[in-house]
Amino acid sequence: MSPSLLRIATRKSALALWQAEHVASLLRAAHPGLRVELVPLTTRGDEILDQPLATIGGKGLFLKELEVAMLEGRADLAVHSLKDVPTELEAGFSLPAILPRADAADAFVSNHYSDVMALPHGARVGTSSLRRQAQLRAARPDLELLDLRGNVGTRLKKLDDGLYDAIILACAGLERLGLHDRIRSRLGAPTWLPAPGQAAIAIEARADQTEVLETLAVLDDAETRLAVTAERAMNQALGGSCTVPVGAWCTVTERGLHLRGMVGDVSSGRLLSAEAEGTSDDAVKLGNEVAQALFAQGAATLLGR
Ligand SMILES: NCc1[nH]cc(CCC(=O)O)c1CC(=O)O
Repeated sequence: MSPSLLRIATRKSALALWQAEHVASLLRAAHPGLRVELVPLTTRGDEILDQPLATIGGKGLFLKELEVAMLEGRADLAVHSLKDVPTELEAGFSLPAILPRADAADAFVSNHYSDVMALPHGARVGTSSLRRQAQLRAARPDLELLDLRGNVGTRLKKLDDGLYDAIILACAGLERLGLHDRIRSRLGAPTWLPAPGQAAIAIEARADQTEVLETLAVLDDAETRLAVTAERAMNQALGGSCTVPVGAWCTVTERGLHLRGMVGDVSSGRLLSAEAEGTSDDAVKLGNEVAQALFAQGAATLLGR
C-alpha cells in the first residue's frame, strides 16, 4: 500500500528548510492526495559552530539525528545536500532519489572585489572548506585564508561585518535562498572544481520501507545520479570525506561520462588533477580510474596517507 502521509526530517537552516519544502512540493505534485509534512531537527553539525568541520571530523555530522528520527518512526525520509552525505551511507538506509542538479559552481562573494584575481595582496578570504582553501592557495599564494563556519546567512553577515574581504560559497545554495545577486563571479570547471555531489539534493529513506522508496523514486534524475555516482566513487577510492581537499566534476553527454578530479594541498597550494571518459553503464569504474590516476601522481602524500 502506498503511504498517505510522508514526514520529511530536515535540518533547520534556511537552506535545509528550502530544500525540504522543495521536495515536499515535488512529492505533492507527483502524488495527488499525498500529505507531506516537515519534521525540523537539530544535528551535531549545526550545534558545533566554533570549530572547522575538518577538525570535528566524524562522517555524517549532519545526518545522524535525521536517521535516528527515521529509525524511531518519527519521520519517513530525510532531505540532504548530497555533498554533506558520506560516500558510505549508514547501514539500513538508501538514497531512492537524487534530484536534477543545480549550478555546481562555487561562488566568489565580496562587497568590494569582482573575483579571486582582483583581490589585493594578502586579502582575507573566509572558507573552512579545505578544497576551497587549496584552490585559493594555488591561484593566489599571498591570500590570508580564514576559517568561516555557520549557515549561509551567518557567513554573509560576517562578510558584511567586514571580517573578510571575500568568502566562497556554493552558487546552488545562494540561488535557492534567492541570493543570486551576491555572486560576484562563478568559480567553475575545469579550473576550479566543486565538491563531489555539490548542487544535488538527495532523498534518504530506510532501505526496508519498500512502499516509501517507490513513492520517492519518481523524483530521481538518472543523469544526475550517474554524474554524482562517478564523483562519489572517486572520492571514496581516495578515502575521501567532506574533510579532505578533493574536488570532482562529472558531465554526462550522449557520448558518455567525463570525470575530472582534483586533490589539493592547503599549505603548499599544490593541485593534482586527472580526467577520464567512460560509458554510462559503469560510473563507479570511471571514478576509480580517475582516483588511480591521482594516486599515480602522488595523491596519497597530499591526503596524508
Ligand atoms: N556545507 C554546507 C552546504 N551544503 C550544501 C551547500 C550548498 C548547496 C549544495 O551544494 O547543494 C552548502 C553551503 C555552501 O557550501 O555554500
